[in-house]
Amino acid sequence: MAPLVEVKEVSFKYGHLQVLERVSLTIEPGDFLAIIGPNGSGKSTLIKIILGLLEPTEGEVFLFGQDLRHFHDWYRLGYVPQKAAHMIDPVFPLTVEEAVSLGLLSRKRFPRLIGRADRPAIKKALETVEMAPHGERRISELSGGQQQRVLIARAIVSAPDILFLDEPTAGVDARGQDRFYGLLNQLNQKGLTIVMVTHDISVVSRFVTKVACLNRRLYFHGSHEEFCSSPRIRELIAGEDHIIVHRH
Ligand SMILES: Nc1ncnc2c1ncn2[C@@H]1O[C@H](COP(=O)(O)OP(=O)(O)OP(=O)(O)O)[C@@H](O)[C@H]1O
Repeated sequence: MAPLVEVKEVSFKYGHLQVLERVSLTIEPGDFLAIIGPNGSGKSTLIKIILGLLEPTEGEVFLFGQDLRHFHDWYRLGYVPQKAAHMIDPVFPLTVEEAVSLGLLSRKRFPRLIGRADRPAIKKALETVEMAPHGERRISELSGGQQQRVLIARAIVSAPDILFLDEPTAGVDARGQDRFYGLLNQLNQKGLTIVMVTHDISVVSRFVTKVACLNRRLYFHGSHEEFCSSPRIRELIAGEDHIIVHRH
């Protein structure tokens, strides 16, 4: 099967700051890919380039075989941005259902109205993340873990082919994290391709099928087994010159 995403020799600069250098990466159907790397290594930038939010300085990106510059089917890519849960405004009275319905806008043409016909998709997304009983609650009243599951529902309500998550468990307690990763694992088992930026190496060992180590350049991209057995990776984890371990 053709790759869902092909990143070819992509470089990116913010002004004079070189953030990515000739990164090439493919994402295949069914992958659960972890992108790991230290602070400021370009992980979020790479995801934003794939999502068309930033334009590469050099190189090309293909989505579902199509050049990103001509791609329009954005509903096929779900995205949970970094620190999204922290952006939930405790004053703005958005309910869980309303928050999830916003994820349908990318499928709609003008005028972008959410109507009765959208209710089944919203209900299904909330059931998937086990938040259906909380549909009418204000999102600001929920725990960090519950909010994060609502953000997943918002990202999957348009039935995307790939889900991108940027540091999804920041601010979620250990129990919430286990449940959250269990949910991602279930979604991946059902065929959803997942790309997750994380510094949590324990997650890498439990759930993911592929690993990419980024620090401006791509140091490693391979299967989870190759990642675990690679002497180079063991050296990098053990050594002073950490390319993997991430500190906040
Ligand atoms: N809008 C911006 N303008 C200028 N520099 C930026 C901007 N956004 C990010 N950077 C810089 O680009 C580099 C890469 O940032 P990026 O957010 O992609 O890294 P990251 O690996 O996701 O980091 P973290 O793990 O800390 O979130 C960093 O040095 C960052 O300071």
